Amino acid sequence: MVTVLKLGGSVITDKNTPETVDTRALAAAADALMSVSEPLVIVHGGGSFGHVHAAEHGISTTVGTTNWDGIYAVHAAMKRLNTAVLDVLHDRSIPAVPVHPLSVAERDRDGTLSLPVSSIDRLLKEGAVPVLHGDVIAHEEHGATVLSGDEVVTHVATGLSADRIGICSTVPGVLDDEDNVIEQIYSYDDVEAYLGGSESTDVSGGMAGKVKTLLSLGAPATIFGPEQLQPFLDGEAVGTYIDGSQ
Ligand SMILES: Nc1ncnc2c1ncn2[C@@H]1O[C@H](COP(=O)(O)OP(=O)(O)OP(=O)(O)O)[C@@H](O)[C@H]1O
Ligand SMILES: C=C(C)CCOP(=O)(O)O
Repeated sequence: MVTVLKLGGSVITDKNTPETVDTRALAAAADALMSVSEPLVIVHGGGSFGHVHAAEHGISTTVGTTNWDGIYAVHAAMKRLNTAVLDVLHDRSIPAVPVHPLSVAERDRDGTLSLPVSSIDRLLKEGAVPVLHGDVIAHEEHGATVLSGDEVVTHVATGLSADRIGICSTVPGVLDDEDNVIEQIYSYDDVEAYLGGSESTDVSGGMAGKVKTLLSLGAPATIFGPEQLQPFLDGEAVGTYIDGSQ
């Protein structure tokens, strides 16, 4: 019973202040994770770390660069956030280990992602909690482009045949035009009118990018807010259920 969980950058950082961890929100999420005894992969987003540097250097999920100083600036920021997450997990004796996508993932000329999961699978079997993150990765003939945490979730979840996939963002789910949580999404067209980017600097498309990525997953996933993290981990149905495989 493998769970892949994304902690949104909008949850664990103050997305309006560059390179600022939301220590209270991160601690609350880590407290909830202490209850997990089954195999767990954590992925975190960029928040005020990766997105700010990626925007500064003009890098997005589709627009690449060969400015390796800029690429390193984005990756280094993501590693600083990753270390902050790992420290908080280790404070709670959660056996977290970092896995950096830049070291293993790539996109081909058409943008197709390859992200091998055998080392993640082995870490899980040995009892560790791999902690991946959105990153910059090599992209054939484009230098490097941004890999969103949502793409990491879909690829790792597919590769590991994960049983549960959760995306904890700052909102309680995907909202309609009256701010009600949409309970189920099966097609992008049905909800496109409600979807926007992020309110803060974000190079991976905010909620619109998230829904599009999750619909391509081929398995159900759930988007929910920080208050629903514990209920999600307890197996309850929360937030917005997204399934593009229907
Ligand atoms: N219909 C919608 N429902 C909910 N949120 C929406 C909607 N349209 C746009 N948004 C925005 O999308 C944001 C969530 O996307 P965002 O990419 O910021 O989340 P995240 O994955 O938690 O953060 P990060 O990308 O840094 O990891 C919300 O905070 C909100 O501002
Ligand atoms: C901006 C970078 C490097 C990571 C983006 O990941 P996301 O916050 O999950 O979209």
